[in-house]
Amino acid sequence: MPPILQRLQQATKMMSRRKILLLVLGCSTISLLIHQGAQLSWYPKLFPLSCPPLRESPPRPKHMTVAFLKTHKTAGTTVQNILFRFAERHNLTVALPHPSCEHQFCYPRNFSAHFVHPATRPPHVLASHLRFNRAELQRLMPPGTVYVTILREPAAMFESLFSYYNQYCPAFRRVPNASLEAFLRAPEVYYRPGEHFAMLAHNTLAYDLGGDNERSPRDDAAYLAGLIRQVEEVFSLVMIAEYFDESLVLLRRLLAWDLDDVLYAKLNARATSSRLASIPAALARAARTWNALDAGLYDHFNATFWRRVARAGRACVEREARELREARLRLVRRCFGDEPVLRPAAQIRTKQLQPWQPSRKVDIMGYDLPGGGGAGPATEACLKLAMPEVQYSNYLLRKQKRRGGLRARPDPVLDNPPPRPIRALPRSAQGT
Ligand SMILES: Nc1ncnc2c1ncn2[C@@H]1O[C@H](COP(=O)(O)OS(=O)(=O)O)[C@@H](OP(=O)(O)O)[C@H]1O
Repeated sequence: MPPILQRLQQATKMMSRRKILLLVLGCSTISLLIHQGAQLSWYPKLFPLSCPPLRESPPRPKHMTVAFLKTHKTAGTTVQNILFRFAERHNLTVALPHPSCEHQFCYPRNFSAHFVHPATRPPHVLASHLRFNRAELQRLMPPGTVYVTILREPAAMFESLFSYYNQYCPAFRRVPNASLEAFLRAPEVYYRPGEHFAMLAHNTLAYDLGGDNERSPRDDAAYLAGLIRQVEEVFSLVMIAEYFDESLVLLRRLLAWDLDDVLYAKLNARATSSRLASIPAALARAARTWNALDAGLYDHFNATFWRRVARAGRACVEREARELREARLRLVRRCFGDEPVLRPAAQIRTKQLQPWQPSRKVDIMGYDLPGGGGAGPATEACLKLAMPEVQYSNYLLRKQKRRGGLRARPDPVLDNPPPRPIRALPRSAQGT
């Protein structure tokens, strides 16, 4: 063979050996990356695959002052219950409404520090319904208080509002056959701005956050942008009801709480027979159009929520959310039996666990203690886990009044008392 050809053959052999070597090297690198992803992530800052350490050294103490803006029909009662139980375990004071405000801080009026029962001041925790008023809350809560709130997808939220407040909200009561579809086909036929409880039928999230629920982002985009800015200035975390467990992971990391501190039982859920199995796409679109301000708020804060999850490490948040789900299931089973079932109020023997029912047309579900429960710290903890808002608020107020030595004194009279709030309506006034 001519020397030139021999050299060519050798070169080809070398090439293929090099190729094989390169191929082997490439494969091992990829396999190493897959197996050691956490250590070898290409974007460790943006997408860390392992949880960044929560326990700083020295460990950050648990944050003890929290104001939770409890928006309507957004899983707020479940969050409130987590906060109430945390407050009790850590001997903290919970701000509670004056009795003439019932269980809400005189909603729908703008919040005022005067609505807070004196036996519950100065508070560490606040978690009852109110219409946000920044100046008054800052007057009440200690400096350094962390503000959090929760939003829910507007179509699902509106379906829940429409069903729950059907007998209270005049705009809903006017609709023939209590038809959500009929309302959303022509809301202006039934809705009167400014009338009693109108805010529960139009952009309720915007109203609860202190905004003007009659503005439309279509006519006035700057208004929505301004409202978003105000919310971002005050609230350290806006949770999202659809991602409840992920929200709680972010909450507990923000507050340096343990995972055990955010275990919960789902509260205030409607029975499946009282809800639409699914919301048809056209109805969901109509609900979002009618509540365009809420839709704008939700879309914005849903996007910022996921950016925050990415910053914390998506895999880490998902792993903690999984741990939370497992731990909460164990707790719920320990408390309410191996097959814990949500029951309608009529089937709950423990009176303290019977949830308030808005009307005979809607069933709000709750838990019961097996065998009606006995005495003891475990039963007490289980009782609190499933205790509805009304009973828990009453219980905490009694306890805090006792602690302040106020048992004998009558409640002070509130100047300019508010109209009767929703949950104070007598049974007979509720529709059939
Ligand atoms: N953990 C969790 N995750 C997701 N969704 C949850 C959760 N807990 C409560 N819920 C649902 O929230 C609705 C009740 O909301 P609220 O407690 O805020 O209502 S209220 O305004 O205090 O009456 C109510 O929604 P509807 O059942 O659609 O009415 C509950 O089912």
